[in-house]
Amino acid sequence: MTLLYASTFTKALRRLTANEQKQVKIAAFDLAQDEGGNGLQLHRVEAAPGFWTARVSQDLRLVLHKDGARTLIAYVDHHDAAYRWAERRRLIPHERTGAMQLVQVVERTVEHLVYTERVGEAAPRPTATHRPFAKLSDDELLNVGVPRDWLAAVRAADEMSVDELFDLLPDEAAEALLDVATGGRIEDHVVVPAAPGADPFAHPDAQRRFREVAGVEELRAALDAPFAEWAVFLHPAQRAPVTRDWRGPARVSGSAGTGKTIVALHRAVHLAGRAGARVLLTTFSKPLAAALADKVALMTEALPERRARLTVRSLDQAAYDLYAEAFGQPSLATPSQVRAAITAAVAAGLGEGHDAAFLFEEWDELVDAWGIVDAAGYATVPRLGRKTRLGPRQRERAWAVFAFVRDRLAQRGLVTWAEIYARLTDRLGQGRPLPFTHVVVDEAQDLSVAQARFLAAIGRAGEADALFFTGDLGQRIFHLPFSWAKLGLDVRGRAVVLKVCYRTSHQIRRTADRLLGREIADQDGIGEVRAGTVSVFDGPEPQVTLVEDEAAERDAVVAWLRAALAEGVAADEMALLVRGQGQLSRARAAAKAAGADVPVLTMHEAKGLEFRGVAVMALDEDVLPDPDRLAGVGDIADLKAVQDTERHLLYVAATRARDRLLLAGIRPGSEFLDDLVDGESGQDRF
Ligand SMILES: Nc1ncnc2c1ncn2[C@@H]1O[C@H](COP(=O)(O)OP(=O)(O)OP(=O)(O)O)[C@@H](O)[C@H]1O
Repeated sequence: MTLLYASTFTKALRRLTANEQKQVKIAAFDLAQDEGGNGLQLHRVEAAPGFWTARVSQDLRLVLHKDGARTLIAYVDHHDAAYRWAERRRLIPHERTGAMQLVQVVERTVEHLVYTERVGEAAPRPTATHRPFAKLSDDELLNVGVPRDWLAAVRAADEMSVDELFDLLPDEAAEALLDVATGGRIEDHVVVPAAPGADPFAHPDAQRRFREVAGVEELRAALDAPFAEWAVFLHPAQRAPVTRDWRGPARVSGSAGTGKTIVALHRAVHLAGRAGARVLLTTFSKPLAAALADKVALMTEALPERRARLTVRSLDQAAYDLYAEAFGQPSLATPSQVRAAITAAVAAGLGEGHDAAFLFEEWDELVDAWGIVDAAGYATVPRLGRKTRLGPRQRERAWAVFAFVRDRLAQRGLVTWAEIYARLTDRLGQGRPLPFTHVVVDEAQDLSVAQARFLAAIGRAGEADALFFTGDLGQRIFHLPFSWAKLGLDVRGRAVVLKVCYRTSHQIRRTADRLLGREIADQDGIGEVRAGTVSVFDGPEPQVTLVEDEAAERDAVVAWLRAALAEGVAADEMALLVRGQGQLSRARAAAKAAGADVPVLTMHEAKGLEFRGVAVMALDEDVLPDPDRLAGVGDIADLKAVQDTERHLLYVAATRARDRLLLAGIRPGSEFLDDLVDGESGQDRF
């Protein structure tokens, strides 16, 4: 007998009180030990073949589906609601795709259902009804997993009811239809059918909603974290790159909230299942690494062997530790020490014809990043990513400055981050082994050149699938773009794009997407098509508020915070985000005036995080893009790239919000807001 549980069960579980959840878990453990459920009081649900209820307490019932070989824990609720739920369900393999589905019985048309649920709302229904699926054939609908019973109802559905389909249809069908409703093509969503005779529960679409219980420990771990659906139910597009045997470095990308971090976590845990593996799961900052470590702990609670094979660290921390072990503790040079050295060199008359801003960038992006140690190296290095061409004389003059900087740092015993990576890279080149067989990198769009070179060396030295990256080019906020392939990180043919957004409501995602193009290509020409991304839930439209002064902005944010608090959103489930340190006081003042302990963060700090509600403040004309950053661009040809990273920052900030987003600033406001509001300003639109 096999025991499984469904995502409908874990979702239902988290709606119960803590005490009720405890009782349900005890019943579920009993089932795991006695899969027939013989010890529980079982009652057949007459109207639904195969469905049974099992008594948890006087009032609570588990809904099970039993077919002799398998018991599925499908749902849990109070007595009457549990029966009602079961009476409206069928568990059947889809006739076309072969994936097992829990299909809801069609009782009313979608249109009617939506109407009854929305009748109390102020928004009037449009008079002319547009039915986005009316022309789709049976075959087209069946191919994407729409159950036959639902064909007519789907074709009758109007535009306003599209989001309701998510609650009514299997996910694969709902996602396809949502994309079609927003201009996508149904043929892009055809589900690969199962082989004849295959187990319907083994289909990738079935695995996103049903999970076989491998043991009581695994069940305990899953039920202790019923909020962590991501730990169990992966989308087929997420699962495929996790389990695949890659023949080289692979990269998974996708818009914000499409579960890239989740994929990185699962990939790392998957690799740690191999005997002898030593896996480094890494990202760019310590706080994000700590968040990854928490999630790894949750996923490996019942897998101590895998846990032991997995290390989670920020990339800098991992490199620092490796360096310290190989060469002793480094003394790190700060960027301001480097700037001071460059200024001193210029003051001493070196670097004629170049200004300090240009020289700092050249040092940072090229000389230091590539580990160039002498004039000959600088004369011949390909200036990848640098737009301005330099003649031999100009290079000579610039090198005089860099030689000065190198001497000064060396005299003081200081090393830069890039030097740390460069020495580790050389060491790998000399055949010294690394303590890791695999490295999984999240937020990979923000790798520096030196980091990418180091990782490329790991790729060359290790197994074919030693490297796995997740990231989003649209969220690159720290570095200017450069070619990965030229550094030896070639992900061509192994790049995957995720298209289902789990974090952000349809309305917020659609608004934020206006900041970016339909497709973003990296320096190697690998395109990431962002169009066709769908969100799995609906929410209020984001609000843009431009006002006269800071006081008015504060009032607007206070009102927004109070409204959210009144609706039961906790203070720590929201965040106030600003462009930089200089605007933090504005956000703090708003939090204080609202009397709410709301986290206040810069946009950079918010990277990788998520909140139910986000207010992005101080979106003023002279704040975003940051005028100091633009003024500091040494190479005028880099201006567009720097402007892009500022644009990405707003995209990152806006997409931290789950369902409430306020964008506030002082009139006339950041130029990027125009793109969000009217959706027309030179950028490709969705
Ligand atoms: N298969 C899944 N089932 C349920 N929830 C999921 C799934 N995949 C991701 N999520 C949830 O979606 C949210 C976003 O996921 P994640 O942080 O991995 O996205 P991301 O693509 O890395 O986002 P960003 O680019 O903004 O960092 C998280 O709350 C995560 O738990």
